[in-house]
Amino acid sequence: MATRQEKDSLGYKDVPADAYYGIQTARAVENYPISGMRAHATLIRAIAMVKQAAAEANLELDLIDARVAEALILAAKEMQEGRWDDQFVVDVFQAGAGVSFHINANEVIANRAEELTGGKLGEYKIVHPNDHVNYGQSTNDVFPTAMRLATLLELEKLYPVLDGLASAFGAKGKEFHDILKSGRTHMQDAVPMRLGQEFAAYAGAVRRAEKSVREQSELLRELGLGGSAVGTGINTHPEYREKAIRNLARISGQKLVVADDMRYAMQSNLAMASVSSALRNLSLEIIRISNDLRLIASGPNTGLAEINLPALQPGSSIMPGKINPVMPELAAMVCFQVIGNDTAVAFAVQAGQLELNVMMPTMAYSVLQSVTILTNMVRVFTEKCVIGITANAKRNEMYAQSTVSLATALNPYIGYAKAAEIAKESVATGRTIIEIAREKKYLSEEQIKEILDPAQMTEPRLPSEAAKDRDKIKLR
Ligand SMILES: O=C(O)C[C@H](O)C(=O)O
Repeated sequence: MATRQEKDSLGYKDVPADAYYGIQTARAVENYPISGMRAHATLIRAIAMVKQAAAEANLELDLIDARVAEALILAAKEMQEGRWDDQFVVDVFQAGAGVSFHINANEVIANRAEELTGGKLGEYKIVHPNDHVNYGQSTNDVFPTAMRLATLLELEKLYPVLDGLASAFGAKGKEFHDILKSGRTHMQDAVPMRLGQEFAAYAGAVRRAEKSVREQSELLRELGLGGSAVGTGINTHPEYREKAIRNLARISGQKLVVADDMRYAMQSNLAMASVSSALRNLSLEIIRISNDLRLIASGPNTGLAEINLPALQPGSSIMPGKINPVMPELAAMVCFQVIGNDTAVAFAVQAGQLELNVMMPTMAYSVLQSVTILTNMVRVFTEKCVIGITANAKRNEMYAQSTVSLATALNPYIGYAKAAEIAKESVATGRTIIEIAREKKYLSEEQIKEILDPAQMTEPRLPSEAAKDRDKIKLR
């Protein structure tokens, strides 16, 4: 492999001749051969936006040469388009507050700008990674800014798919309105309800969890860009931070504000912990719902078999004709990963010391991965599973008619004790509640039909005349 030699404060080192990154990135590649995973594309896009915003602010303030600034801006724009993604070669697991990722960005922009201004890769005669690309900046302010912006940008992809999932559950709620089933609590027969009510509630849970992610992500908009080292703003123009963040808001299309306390913006990663925990809570809800789907779709012959999930692939390598609930299984596993990521984020967030939290690379990796895998999973889960769910009306009807808790509807008329006797007899004999209630003759046939109609039990109702005047009922 052809190489060029570069020099930094530690000495000389060979770098691949055609690399846009430089010597410090090459050192980091050797130091961190950990996972083989590279920076998230949205983090690259975000840091490129930060570099463009900074170069524009420094140009407006007449702090860097216009020719250099224009080349930096062009290189940063190319980076936002993904043109230099393959030059981000440092492992996601790296030490030191994201310095290596930051320097990787600085070196690529410097080399590309050097090329654009007529120089050669690795020369740094016209554009220098530290003196120009990093003018008035530090990893202390650039990395947290890029991480927060990347998270906001990536979340923009999650919201529409969550809306899609909630709408799909809402549509099933309407479609299944007329299907009566047995409710279950403690995994035992409970009173009848509508299958549509179950699905409408799933829609509500997804909507609330999404709202919470949106609310918790608001803290990400408060940025410390311009704080340079330690939040002091050393080596920056007094007007730089306002200009840089205004530029960044314009470039990214996000609402962003200058943090009113630069020290807070650097010490604390409450914003990352907040959004990560909201993603965990969303995951808890998706796991719960996907488990319910697996349960009520169990069967076809030996399970509950209330609903059918679309058949996506043969389920078994040995058992012919078996179809498995692959989408809910996938959904649960993705959510387990998000919960694990949140645990890593929690450890990283509490590990800040004094002026800085050096554990940011793991926060960025974990939160961005969580958002990406949730987005991709929710999309396929909705499209390939939820939208295609069908109901087994007869099976549900049978459960609605046979649940022992039908007896609950008798309470206001004959009292809990007598209703319990009927329920016990039904369990012991296998006969239905309605049959035994008829036999007991506490109520007229007309009353029994009305009171034990499962459809009447799914909403609150005004007490009937008979219920209001229990003396009219003959209790033996
Ligand atoms: O890279 C920098 O600008 C600063 C670094 O993160 C440090 O605080 O040592």
